[in-house]
Amino acid sequence: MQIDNPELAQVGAVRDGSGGLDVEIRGLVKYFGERQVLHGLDLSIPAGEFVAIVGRSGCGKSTLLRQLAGLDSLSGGAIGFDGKARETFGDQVRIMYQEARLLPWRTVIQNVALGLPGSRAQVRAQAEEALAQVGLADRADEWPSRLSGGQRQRVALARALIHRPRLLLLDEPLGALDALTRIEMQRLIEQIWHQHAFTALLVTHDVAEAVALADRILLIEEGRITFDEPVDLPRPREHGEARFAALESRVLKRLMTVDALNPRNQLRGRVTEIVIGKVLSEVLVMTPAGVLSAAVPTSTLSEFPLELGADVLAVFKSNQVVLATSD
Ligand SMILES: Nc1ncnc2c1ncn2[C@@H]1O[C@H](COP(=O)(O)OP(=O)(O)OP(=O)(O)O)[C@@H](O)[C@H]1O
Repeated sequence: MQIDNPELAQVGAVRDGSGGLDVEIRGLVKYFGERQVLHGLDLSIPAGEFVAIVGRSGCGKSTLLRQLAGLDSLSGGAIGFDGKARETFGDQVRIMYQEARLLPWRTVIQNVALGLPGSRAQVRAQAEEALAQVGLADRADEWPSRLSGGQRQRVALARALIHRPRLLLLDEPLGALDALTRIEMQRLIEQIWHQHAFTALLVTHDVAEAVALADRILLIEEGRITFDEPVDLPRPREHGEARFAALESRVLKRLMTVDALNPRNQLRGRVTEIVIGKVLSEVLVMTPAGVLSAAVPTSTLSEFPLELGADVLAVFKSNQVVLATSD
């Protein structure tokens, strides 16, 4: 790994991956009822590596993370950490989601300290330290509802860090943030990963985010890894840089190939209305199944303008579908 930033290089000099868990996955199979989601997935991640996983909606990314976190049973195959059974590592594996999942009736610091053993003073000191690491030391006694989306995610990160995870699983943690906050959070995650030297596994739909953060990018298609590419670029990485853009475009092309197209969780339609908001805009799409309302970051709309009447493909998260009767 090459580190150009002197601040990161300094920390990098003392990190040797010993803080991270070595992950070994062999022949992982997962069925939900009759439906097979993971098809004998094999993956080795050396301790301390930062791996990004991309793939079409519904290809099994979150399922893989849940298996690693021990939140779901395996239907077949094995997962080992440092050559031992996954179960022995408990709190050393933490997961962070797109939503911060904070308890609204507890203050920021109480959320961070949740479940931490020790005396009140010890726990408070540890939680304060974790909050300082994510730049929120001065918000400790506030309610989560007073924080912005980005700040809530910082709290969620502090809550994970306080347990000194050796494997941090990141399930699209920045997916709901605006573009600038997202880049700030990417830098924070990268910096903290350097300091703590944990192994990181990031699921993202944003290929640029994968290129910015990962040592290695994996593509999952239909429950298997079909693309595994090292990211050999100095850190911190600049989005506009030629090699960055070339890799981003290669991964995107791979992702867009017909083979990779997943017929599920997609609806073709036509844009009928665009309501521009400050951070999020609403795009209404007429599809054969009815009108679909999509919340799109306004920054994305300025980068990739959409016009009324444009033909689009609406792709949605497989585990966030809400069905309601038409009346
Ligand atoms: N608890 C569950 N019960 C039944 N099916 C499930 C369950 N969880 C996930 N699935 C199905 O497994 C498949 C993979 O889901 P998963 O959430 O892993 O996809 P993903 O790649 O993370 O998608 P997305 O990018 O939309 O989050 C989907 O078809 C989904 O509907």
